[in-house]
Amino acid sequence: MMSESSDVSNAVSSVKPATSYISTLLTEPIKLRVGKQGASAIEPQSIPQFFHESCARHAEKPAFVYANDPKDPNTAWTTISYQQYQRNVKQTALMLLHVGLQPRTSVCVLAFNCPEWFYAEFGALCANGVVSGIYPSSSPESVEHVLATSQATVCVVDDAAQMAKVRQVKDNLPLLRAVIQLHGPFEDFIGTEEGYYRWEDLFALKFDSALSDELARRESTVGANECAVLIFTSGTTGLPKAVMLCHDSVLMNAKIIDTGISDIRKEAEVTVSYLPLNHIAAQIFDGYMGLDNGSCIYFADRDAMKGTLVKTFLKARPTCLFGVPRVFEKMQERLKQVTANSSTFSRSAMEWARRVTLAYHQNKTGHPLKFWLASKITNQVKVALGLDRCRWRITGGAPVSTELKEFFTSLDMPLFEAYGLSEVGGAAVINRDIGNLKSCGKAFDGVEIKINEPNEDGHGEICLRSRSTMMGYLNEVEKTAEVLKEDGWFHTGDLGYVDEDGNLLITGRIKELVITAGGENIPPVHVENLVKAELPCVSNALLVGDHRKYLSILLTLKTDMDPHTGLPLDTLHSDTISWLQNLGFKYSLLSEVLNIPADVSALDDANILVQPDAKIVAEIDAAIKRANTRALSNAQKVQKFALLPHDFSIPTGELGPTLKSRRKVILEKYATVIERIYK
Ligand SMILES: Nc1ncnc2c1ncn2[C@@H]1O[C@H](COP(=O)(O)OP(=O)(O)OP(=O)(O)O)[C@@H](O)[C@H]1O
Repeated sequence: MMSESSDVSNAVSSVKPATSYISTLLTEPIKLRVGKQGASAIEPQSIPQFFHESCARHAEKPAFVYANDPKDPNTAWTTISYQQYQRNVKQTALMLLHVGLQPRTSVCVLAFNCPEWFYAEFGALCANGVVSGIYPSSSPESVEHVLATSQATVCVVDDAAQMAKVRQVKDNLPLLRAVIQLHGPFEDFIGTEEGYYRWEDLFALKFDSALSDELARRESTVGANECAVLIFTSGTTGLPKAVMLCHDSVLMNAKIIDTGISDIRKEAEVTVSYLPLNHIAAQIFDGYMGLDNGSCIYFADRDAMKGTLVKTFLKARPTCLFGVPRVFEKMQERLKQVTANSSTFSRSAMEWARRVTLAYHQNKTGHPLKFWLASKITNQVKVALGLDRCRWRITGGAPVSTELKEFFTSLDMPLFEAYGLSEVGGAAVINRDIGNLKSCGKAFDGVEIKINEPNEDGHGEICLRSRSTMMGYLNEVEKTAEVLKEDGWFHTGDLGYVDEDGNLLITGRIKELVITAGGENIPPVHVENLVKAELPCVSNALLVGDHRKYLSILLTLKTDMDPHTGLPLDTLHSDTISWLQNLGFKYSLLSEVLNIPADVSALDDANILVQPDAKIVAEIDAAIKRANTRALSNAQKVQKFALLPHDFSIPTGELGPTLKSRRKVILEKYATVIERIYK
């Protein structure tokens, strides 16, 4: 619990005088909620101070390992020490000043994870700038929205494709002085036309002492209570808003997690950076916890989220890992597929090992010898995934099913579930009790939980308060006031309750609740998971029923994915093929199953009429009926379903960049399909 807060303005040199705990301006510092004991009593620091201290502490240790050609992991790999990291950040800070970075404006980074992402981030922060990531999958319009909102004076882009997006909108952005491209090939205008640069050209420049003095002067003016990082929400529930996190809140979050996961080993952890770095979880886990602990970060290649991640795991053999649930779900799908294709003996051995391991972890009563024998089998899975050294795995950022946690526990790779949001600076709650798969655990030291207006069962809106809560939404006074007050309680929009042991359980999201015509509030994820559990051929399920008399569900069948474009393919996934084989069908293409033209994902013909065989329809109906027997109430029973013409994906718009379903987008896109259901 947090002790009484106090205003520490002026108490420490890097904390600037402030009058409020809330701000929506890049130029306005806030009061810090410094407590008197525990984590919230840690002395405030600016990120540059923390960065230099961390690099000095771990100077000789490896900070980064990366493939020399980011597009080809088969090229040679380079290792960078913390000392070199610090030197590279200084050079980048000078580069940013040279090309025109203005104080209290942003450097936006539109790139896949790479060392330069961090050089740009910490360089910008040392030069008294603000940093903001842009999802590489963004359209030119979204790129413009982020550059304009964040008041960017510099933008760092990955390659020619990202450069083209910025060039298309640059004339609308009078503040934007420089666009720097990291990787070739380069168009002719780069390096010749004003404001366009190659990273390597700038990085090779020698700057004079006057610029170094300017950098030192800028750095001395950085306030720990001023905005450092802007996180744009992914827009699952509306237009992206820019969450403002001050230096102190970012560092606090990394430190409370470090303390909460007590067995992090200093200078001995290895991890893989692959989740988009403009997401708060990747920022905290790769960037800030990495620095705090002197960890070694391997960079995954740009196709990581499309299936190449395991290759990087096999190279890095990470000792710790953070993944959104979808990442673990993909691993689970692959493992189930390998097991299904193995001999009867191997399958039985694996099933036995998983049963023994799960019982051992859950009841803590299993037989140690049996567990040891089982570990010989589960270890083969870990080795195949490159996770044999991995001591802890955290998942969060989206709802996690109990089944997923149980699956990984049974393979002796328990997942710690974390809960948090961009607005609270990262994670607020974690569950380290692997015997309890239902909750997402207890608040980190320094974080308070309150359930607002609880009903008779104690269920209500989850509110959080801590020193790492955001300053506000940039330039959005009203939207900030809707969720955050001077008393510090942030209204998350999530629903849940705290059980008698102090564990938080999340039951849904207010904005995502399906409210039927009868007025029942249905948390969709729970219902969707029940249906998915009955249908191994289903990749995604989305509940429909707002203002309707009954619930229905949209389903996509599992198909393969194009590893280069991320588009769903027409070829069926082996789970779907086996499921269909059990029904007597020998299909290998989705278009055959649905009786539609091939390649609808490319045509993106969302409303095409699908006509699967009556036997398939009957089988899905039966599965939904089975799922309904486990529904929490009659109102939560699904009556009808529709198969969609292709799986959800990032490029076709149904998934956000962290693979979370964009409900509003999906409901709009498939409006005709939904109307057909309720006709
Ligand atoms: N362990 C968890 N269980 C259930 N839901 C979770 C968990 N962790 C995070 N979430 C969900 O993710 C949300 C926060 O996600 P994040 O801050 O990444 O927002 P976003 O997806 O970028 O933006 P948007 O608000 O547009 O969805 C939470 O409000 C909650 O609904």
